[in-house]
Amino acid sequence: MSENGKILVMTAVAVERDAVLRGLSGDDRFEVLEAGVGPVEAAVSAATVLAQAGPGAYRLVISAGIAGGFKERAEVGSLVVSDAIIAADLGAETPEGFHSVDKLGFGSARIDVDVELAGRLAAALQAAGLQTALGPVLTLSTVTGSAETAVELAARIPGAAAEAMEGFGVAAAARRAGLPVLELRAISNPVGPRDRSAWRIKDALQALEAANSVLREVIV
Ligand SMILES: O=C(O)c1cccc(C(=O)CC[C@H]2O[C@@H](n3cnc4c(=O)[nH]cnc43)[C@H](O)[C@@H]2O)c1
Repeated sequence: MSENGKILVMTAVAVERDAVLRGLSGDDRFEVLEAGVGPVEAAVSAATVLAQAGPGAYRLVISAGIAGGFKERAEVGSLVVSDAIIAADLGAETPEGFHSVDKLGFGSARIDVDVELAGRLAAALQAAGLQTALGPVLTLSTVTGSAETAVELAARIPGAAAEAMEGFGVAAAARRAGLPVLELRAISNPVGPRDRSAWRIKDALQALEAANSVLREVIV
């Protein structure tokens, strides 16, 4: 990764942006913006910022925020660093089950991340005492709301650690700009039956803040 240019961090909502900013403690190598909820808002926001800034303004793009964690992969309050970003509902339902765009022959639902940085960040978070998984982070337009869907996703995407709604959009914009990407998520709820009252948003935002204070040490 080049040492020139800033690191663009995109969150969905303002409270996530503020948690990231607290963790970064005014580090001016980072720019943190609120992109909106869902892959479309995230992609449009990130692509607009990158296009308006022009080549060389940024060197890395990060999608950050809270997320659902898959059973036995990421507990509430823990962190997930992506080793791949997967658009898990981009495809078609068929009598044989879900077919991704890869299988349909229309591109790929997977965007690779900067694996060296992802590994280094996950190791640094663990070394700082923060429970962290390294694995695929899924992007869905619809939050999973049943145990059946959670099981189907986990079976279809081996190692799936978390699901959120923006990563693939941010990653697609970064890829278009020729920039590496990473996704960093703090787990607010288990992926599965919907129980909004059980979401631990405050705990997840605290974990997100702590993770970003480690992130700034990891980025050289
Ligand atoms: O209500 C609040 O106080 C609040 C504070 C921060 C964020 C929110 C959101 O609802 C943001 C939506 C955001 O959360 C991600 N997310 C969280 N859990 C899941 C999940 O299980 N499946 C998919 N996405 C999830 C998602 O990226 C949304 O952007 C509310």
